[in-house]
Amino acid sequence: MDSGDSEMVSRLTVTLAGSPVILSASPSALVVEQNGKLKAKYTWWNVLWAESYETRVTLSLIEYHKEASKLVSFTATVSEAERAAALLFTQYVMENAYKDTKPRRRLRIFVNPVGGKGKGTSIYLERVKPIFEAAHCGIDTTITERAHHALEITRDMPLNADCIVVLSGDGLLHEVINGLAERPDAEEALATMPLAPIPTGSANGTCVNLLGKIDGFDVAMACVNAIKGRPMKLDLCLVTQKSSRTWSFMSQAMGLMADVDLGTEHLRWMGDARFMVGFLRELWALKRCPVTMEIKVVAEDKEQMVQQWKSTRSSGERTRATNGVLGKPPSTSEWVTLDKPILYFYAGKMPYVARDLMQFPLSVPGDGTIDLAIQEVTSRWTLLKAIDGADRGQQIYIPSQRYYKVEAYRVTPLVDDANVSIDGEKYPCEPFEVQVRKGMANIMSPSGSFVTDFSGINEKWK
Ligand SMILES: Nc1ncnc2c1ncn2[C@@H]1O[C@H](COP(=O)(O)OP(=O)(O)OP(=O)(O)O)[C@@H](O)[C@H]1O
Repeated sequence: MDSGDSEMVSRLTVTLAGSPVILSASPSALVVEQNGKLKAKYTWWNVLWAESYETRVTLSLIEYHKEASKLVSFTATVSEAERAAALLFTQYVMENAYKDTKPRRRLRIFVNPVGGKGKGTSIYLERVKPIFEAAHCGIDTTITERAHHALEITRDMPLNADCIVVLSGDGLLHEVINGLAERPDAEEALATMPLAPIPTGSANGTCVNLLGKIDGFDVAMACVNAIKGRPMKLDLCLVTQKSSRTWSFMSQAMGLMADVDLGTEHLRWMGDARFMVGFLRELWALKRCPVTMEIKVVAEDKEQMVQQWKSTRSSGERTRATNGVLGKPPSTSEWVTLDKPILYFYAGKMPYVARDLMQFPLSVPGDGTIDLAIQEVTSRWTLLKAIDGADRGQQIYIPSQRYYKVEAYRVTPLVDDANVSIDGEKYPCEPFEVQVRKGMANIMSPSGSFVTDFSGINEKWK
């Protein structure tokens, strides 16, 4: 035994590939040293498993890389005399690795084989499943066979998992949420089955919001979120059309931005580069968005909203739903009709809609309002100039872009063939009304908040 008492061993010498290696538990990480040199350091978040059996010690860890983190598992040995110490050491490692959560989550997994570049199945088999197995999670997996397959299953399945893992872009998440919301026990299903997305789609907007711009496409880090993340409240938007009700967790759009998304589905093979191609094409066309809109406004002064956002962030108001922006509970406002010609409207519940577009920088989880950006008719040059900084939410400062917090809005299309995008999925071009329902769903999150680098400073649109 290198140190510690009978209850806790925080340092252990093992033999790995014939050489002695020292494993030690620091307050923030598991440290690996060899020949007096630091070999590796794994934050506790990235430690998946530690166990000892007789003289063998097995560790499974996620090695963080900016490009793509990866699973590392190894088995080392200890001497007979160190067996008891090895057991205590691995127990101590597990206590640190799972401080706020229970290990061995039961995961109900859905894989979209056609999302994004169409690599969902191989990513699942080669990268995701080994990580869940290394963390000793229970897994029950469906590779979807068609659109709406996941919706049909989630509508009826038993609620016996700790988390629903979705390998796809945002489209399959939309299906799963709608499946849960259609159940007779929808409230319980949405409250007790948090979602955990793994990025194998094109935009992967939800993952970018949960893990940030750098790690948002990192499959291994998204797996760790499924294994250890904590549920964070999400508002849902109820979208009512004459023929149907749909639940939207992320966004609704018409006009230029809907055309960028829905008009580039045949370019899925490009990954998220497809959105830039679509944007340049729509910029060239610069069509007006044929709608009339009515909104119920909660806040509309950009500067005040930015200040409110800053104070919400700094007060650490995180996993709990907040009381509405500017301290006002919603449901007091009147309907206001918007009459200026517009290029698009984009409404949403999360800051990023893609890695290079933080459309709703002022969005905070569970605030009970919808962020609504309305781009009035403007020049191609203005929109082109807005590309630089759009990944940091800077486009909200374009003077002709209105930004509202609303509790509800109504849209009446003036044509019958325009794109209506709900969570990136195509819906009928019919009038619709959107209302927000606070904190109805849950999503796993490492931090309890959206991860963004919005500065709250207007860098160029004075
Ligand atoms: N097996 C399947 N065959 C055909 N379509 C499917 C299947 N499974 C799911 N779908 C549909 O695939 C569509 C696209 O899914 P997804 O959102 O995962 O990918 P994406 O659009 O490339 O990514 P993103 O939404 O991040 O841009 C969804 O409409 C979903 O309903």
